[in-house]
Amino acid sequence: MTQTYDLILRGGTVVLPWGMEATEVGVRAGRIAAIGDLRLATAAEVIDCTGLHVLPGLIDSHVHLREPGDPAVETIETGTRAAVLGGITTVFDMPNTNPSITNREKLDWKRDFVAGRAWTDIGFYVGAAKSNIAELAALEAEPNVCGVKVFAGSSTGDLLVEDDASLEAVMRSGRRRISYHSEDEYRLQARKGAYTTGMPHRMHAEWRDVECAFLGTRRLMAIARKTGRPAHILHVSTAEELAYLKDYRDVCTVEVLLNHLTQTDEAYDRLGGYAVMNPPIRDARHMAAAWEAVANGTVDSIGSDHAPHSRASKEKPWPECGAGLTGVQTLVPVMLDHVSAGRLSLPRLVDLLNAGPARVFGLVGKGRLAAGYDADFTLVDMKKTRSIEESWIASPCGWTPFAGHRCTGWPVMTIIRGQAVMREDAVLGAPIGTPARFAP
Ligand SMILES: O=C1C[C@@H](C(=O)O)NC(=O)N1
Repeated sequence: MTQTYDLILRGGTVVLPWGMEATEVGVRAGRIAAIGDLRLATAAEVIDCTGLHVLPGLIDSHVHLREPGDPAVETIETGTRAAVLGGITTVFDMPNTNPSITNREKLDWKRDFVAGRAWTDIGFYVGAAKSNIAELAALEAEPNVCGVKVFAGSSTGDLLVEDDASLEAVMRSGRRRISYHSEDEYRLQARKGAYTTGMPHRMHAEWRDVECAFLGTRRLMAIARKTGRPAHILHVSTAEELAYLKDYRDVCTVEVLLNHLTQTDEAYDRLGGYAVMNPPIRDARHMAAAWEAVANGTVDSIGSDHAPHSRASKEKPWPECGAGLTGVQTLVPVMLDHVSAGRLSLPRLVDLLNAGPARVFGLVGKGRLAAGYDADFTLVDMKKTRSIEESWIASPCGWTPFAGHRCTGWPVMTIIRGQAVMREDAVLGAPIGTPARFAP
């Protein structure tokens, strides 16, 4: 009997969990139905993937879509539009909005709000505050909540939980999905007075220094050992933390960022405020350690920490300029360029941008190119060379720290649950993104 599918991806090299294979993928009702030789099958639509690699839909597990907040900078619609243009099929949205997402009412608002506005599927972070610790366990268990975000060091927004007792209470409230911004707030505040307006932007990395990050992470690991609860340490940025965390793999998972893998402190001279983020871009020794950690398995996921700020804010003198860089649209092209340069393999990249975040956060129905999983795909052309231009950036803030960055390897098509939502720079159809689901 002839098998029929809604969609067949034909002629590409498919990145499967066990490696790359020239094979075909059949999709039915939004899910992967078959992988193999489908020449005898029929389909409503066949996409010719000749010359392309077929990747499972890539996940950016660290984005700030800023809604509610400042639509002139970013919205759920524009940020997820940027994501699909950059080959991303699912994003996890951070809670440090204005106001922050810290209770059920605000979470429910956001979950309802994304319908008809999100181009990607979307997981929701809930923010920890000293006032909502008792509610966190219930919020973390919500099926569309990817996790709880804890700012143990202050950054953009009003969320902060910095003392040991509160951090321990937060950690005890969660089962698996608590993520930490790890910088030591006491050291941050103690050193603040030494810096004055108008100092060079590179002072950002001196203020928020290696010890600041290391002390934050050491504090969290001590609490994780004491409580036996796991901690996802976001944007680990120093060689010292990465070496230390190797001995804590039983209680931690680790994220590194695109920027820390790609930019060093020379960026402050070139980009000024457009290089300022928390934790900061550091010198080449730390970048080398981040790559070593990608290679030796210490790293579980890579995120962009897409954090738009207005040009007016970025052009203020340091330290008043906003801290945070756009990245959801450039994550895949820049990482593909790293693949082309031989810094990691395509299957390892897929592990870090698909299987890894799915494993860390307990994402349901995604995280594997296998039968039964959602038919989310990122089609990439590894031969395509193209420069990132600001005119391509969909976020209303309109800038990228990678302007002019030349990439070999580019996402040419984004497919979500069997529907093409981006092809060659064109966003297609309507925003079909739905709340992602997470294991309790
Ligand atoms: O922790 C953060 C927050 C983010 C933002 O702007 O929201 N920007 C950053 O650079 N780091």
